[in-house]
Amino acid sequence: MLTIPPFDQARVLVVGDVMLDRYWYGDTGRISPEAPVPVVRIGDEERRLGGAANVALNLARVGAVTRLIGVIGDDEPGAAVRGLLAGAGVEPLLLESGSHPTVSKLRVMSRSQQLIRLDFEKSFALDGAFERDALMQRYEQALAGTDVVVCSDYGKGTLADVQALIAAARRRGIPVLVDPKGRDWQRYAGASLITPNLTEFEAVAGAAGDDDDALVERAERLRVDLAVDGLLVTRSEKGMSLFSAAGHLHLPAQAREVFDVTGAGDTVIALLAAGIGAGLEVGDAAAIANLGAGIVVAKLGTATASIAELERAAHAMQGGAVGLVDEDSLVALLADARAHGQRVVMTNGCFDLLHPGHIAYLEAARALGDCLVVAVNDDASVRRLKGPARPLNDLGHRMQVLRGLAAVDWVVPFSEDTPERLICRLEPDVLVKGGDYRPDEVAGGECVRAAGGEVRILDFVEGYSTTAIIERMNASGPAEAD
Ligand SMILES: Nc1ncnc2c1ncn2[C@@H]1O[C@H](COP(=O)(O)OP(=O)(O)OP(=O)(O)O)[C@@H](O)[C@H]1O
Ligand SMILES: O=P(O)(O)OC[C@@H](O)[C@H]1O[C@@H](O)[C@@H](O)[C@@H](O)[C@@H]1O
Repeated sequence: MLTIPPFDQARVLVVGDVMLDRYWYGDTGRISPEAPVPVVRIGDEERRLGGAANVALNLARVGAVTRLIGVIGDDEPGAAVRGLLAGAGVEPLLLESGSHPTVSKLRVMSRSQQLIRLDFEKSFALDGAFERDALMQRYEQALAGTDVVVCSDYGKGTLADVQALIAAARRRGIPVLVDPKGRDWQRYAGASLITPNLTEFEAVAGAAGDDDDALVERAERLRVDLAVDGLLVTRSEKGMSLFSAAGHLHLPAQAREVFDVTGAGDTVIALLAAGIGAGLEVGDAAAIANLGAGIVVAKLGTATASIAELERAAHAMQGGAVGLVDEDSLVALLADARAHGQRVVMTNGCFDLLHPGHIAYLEAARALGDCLVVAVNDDASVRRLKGPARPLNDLGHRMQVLRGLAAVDWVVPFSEDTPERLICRLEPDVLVKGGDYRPDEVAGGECVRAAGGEVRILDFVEGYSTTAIIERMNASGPAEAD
């Protein structure tokens, strides 16, 4: 049974290539008259932490005590990195270089696609003995309060002395996880665990193709050559494989939908470190990292997985139904969603026989925010509202069907005639009802407005009704048995 531990026990030091990811978003309505290229009219701009800073962000998101050593320039992107780290709760132990700029990547996005990426960087060698010594000094001081070190190598120059960093931590008995770059992996010899993706692994160990035996054999040889305890090879849609002295373990991919795999490797090493720092066996930490990767690949750009998302994913992996929650769990899940800037939408109903009108309505509701809670009348409450012949489908059945819809995030039952008490407890940002209500008539609406939220009435799509379906079924007589 995989449970998500309290990661706040883990004190993780990330050292590596810090970056700023910038995104410019805009519509593309035409091709340039000057050259066959799309013209993007930029509307929004966004900045996110990238590279080693994204690893740190992923750690902080699950509550690990996180510090980050890296190099930024004395420039505006560097200041943006500092600001984002402060907001994320990462302690920055950054060196500021006068001689090279903060590594930054600008992605021009249109209709959720990257059109081009512009890199602002100079590969650098840490400037002479002074910067190298300063980094080492800062690192050695930080090791005192560290359970796990992560070396996030993007080959930009911060980890020029990675061998010395690994040795210093291992001398103190601190495990070191490395996300490697390039082909010279002797630099990482003596690390505890290396986490290449398959392409990086094959470039060093030789191609294994689809032959899993060849993969195992090459991984084992490399593990011994480098004197590392483990190798975790991430294999995109094939999940990941862990090789250690105890044997090998294959974890299939957990993604429900894949949108953008950028930064999934950062999430993997972050959750692996958080798990090991919290005292998990490496296999369990890898299983949680695999769940986290499945969560972030469904999001745009670099992203993080929260504890609540990991718990849901673990629950689903173990055969539990995703999205079906009790009230207390939902309160915690919504607090987490809000803490991360999500706008919570809620609606309610019986949803006895689902039809296209329901689907259009739920999709329109979901589009008003970032996540949708559907509160469902329990069976006794439906009988009181609609008579003893209803519901046709019991509560469990109705909730299962709803939770399978892409628009629906959480389904929760209620037993009263109206969901007022539940709505007042959950205080959604947007309360949605369908049909011919006035906003001031909607049960629970007052609580929502008093808490700063809004009540929205959506039109029903004409031509669909559960009652009409039941009448048609009755008119057509008893069904033949299959
Ligand atoms: N197409 C996919 N389908 C399902 N899961 C995926 C997919 N791509 C990635 N993942 C998940 O993300 C993990 C890491 O992905 P990948 O092997 O591509 O790492 P990576 O190349 O280091 O990522 P990046 O460099 O973009 O940070 C995989 O082990 C898997 O769990
Ligand atoms: O190594 P190169 O391509 O120069 O830079 C790294 C990028 O490809 C991206 O990598 C991802 O994993 C993330 O770390 C993301 O933040 C970063 O921008």
